[in-house]
Amino acid sequence: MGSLGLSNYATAPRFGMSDPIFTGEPTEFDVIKTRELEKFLADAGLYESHEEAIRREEVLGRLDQIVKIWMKNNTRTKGFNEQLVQEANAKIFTFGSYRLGVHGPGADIDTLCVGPRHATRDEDFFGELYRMLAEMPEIQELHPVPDAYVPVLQFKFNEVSIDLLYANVALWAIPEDLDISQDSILQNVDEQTVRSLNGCRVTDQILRLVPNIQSFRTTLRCMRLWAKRRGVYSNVLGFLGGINWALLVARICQLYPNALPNMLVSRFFKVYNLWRWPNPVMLCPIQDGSLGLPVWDPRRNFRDRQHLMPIITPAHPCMNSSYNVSTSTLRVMMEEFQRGNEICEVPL
Ligand SMILES: Nc1ncnc2c1ncn2[C@@H]1O[C@H](COP(=O)(O)OP(=O)(O)OP(=O)(O)O)[C@@H](O)[C@H]1O
Ligand SMILES: [Mg+2]
Repeated sequence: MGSLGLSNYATAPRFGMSDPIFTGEPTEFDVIKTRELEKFLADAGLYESHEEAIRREEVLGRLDQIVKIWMKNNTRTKGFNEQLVQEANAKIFTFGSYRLGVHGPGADIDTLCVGPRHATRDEDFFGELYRMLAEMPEIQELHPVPDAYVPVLQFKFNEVSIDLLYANVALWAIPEDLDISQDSILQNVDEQTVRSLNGCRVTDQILRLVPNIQSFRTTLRCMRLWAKRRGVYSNVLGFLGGINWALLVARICQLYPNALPNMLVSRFFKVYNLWRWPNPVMLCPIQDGSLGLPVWDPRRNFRDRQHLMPIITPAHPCMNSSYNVSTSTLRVMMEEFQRGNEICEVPL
């Protein structure tokens, strides 16, 4: 008996903080309903054209070339030896809705440039790289925001909107296959770099922690459309933004690992209609880490105890992504979950 139990445990992967609620396989009905849902999302204009997708890839490729040229010139100008000039490199990563694969036509691309220790944010990124970009005819509407909580360069590249962050990591050279999901990348860097790396690290973790990426994407597209139509998609207004909806959907995917999007949408409403906030939604346990970075911890931090609807990011240092939620916006969202649940419970 014991060994049987153990082997079952070993073969059934567990996603997240608890056992799944339901592991049943989808029925023929689910397959048909999910196909209908996908058609509905496509008819709502949620998917970009093939041409637009290619244009985005070209823009990202060009941006990667530009930061590489910038870093070579930067390293040479600073008088580093020829070996360092040869190895000089910077690299573009993507995150946000584009990286998650749920962006719509015309959406912006959240990008991160990772550069070596000698290329500073203020002088090199907001100085030299900014000037390089400003001289390029294909770059329009270039706005540096160096004093933001997460400093960013915003611009349009051949009509594609880009948010470009900078991570100044403690390495002399950036290898092309750099893995920024290792916590060691956070060692000896400034706060802005920790924050700038966070978006990519969180996005990568979400994709790792969901049992089926395709089902996650379709369900998230549906919930984003629903939230926008119901007026509850906005971080600044105290509702939830892209990252929060992604985390909520990812948790439902973990609880129903084999379900198709038609079922995941109705379970989304069922689970969150019953959820007892401020119990946190988490995709994995919060690790303290060895770097001394503050993590979300309501037992220790008074401020964290005030959060009404904690939705915790899954990469170290774990934080609450929905600190903007207020009593009134929470009430509106709970009413919306209830409404969604009632609609989904109507027999078809
Ligand atoms: N409150 C937050 N807490 C933690 N990370 C955040 C927060 N806001 C934004 N981010 C990070 O920045 C990324 C981009 O944010 P953004 O608001 O552009 O969302 P998005 O998922 O790209 O959706 P959208 O399509 O609306 O742009 C998020 O995916 C997340 O990684
Ligand atoms: Mg975005």
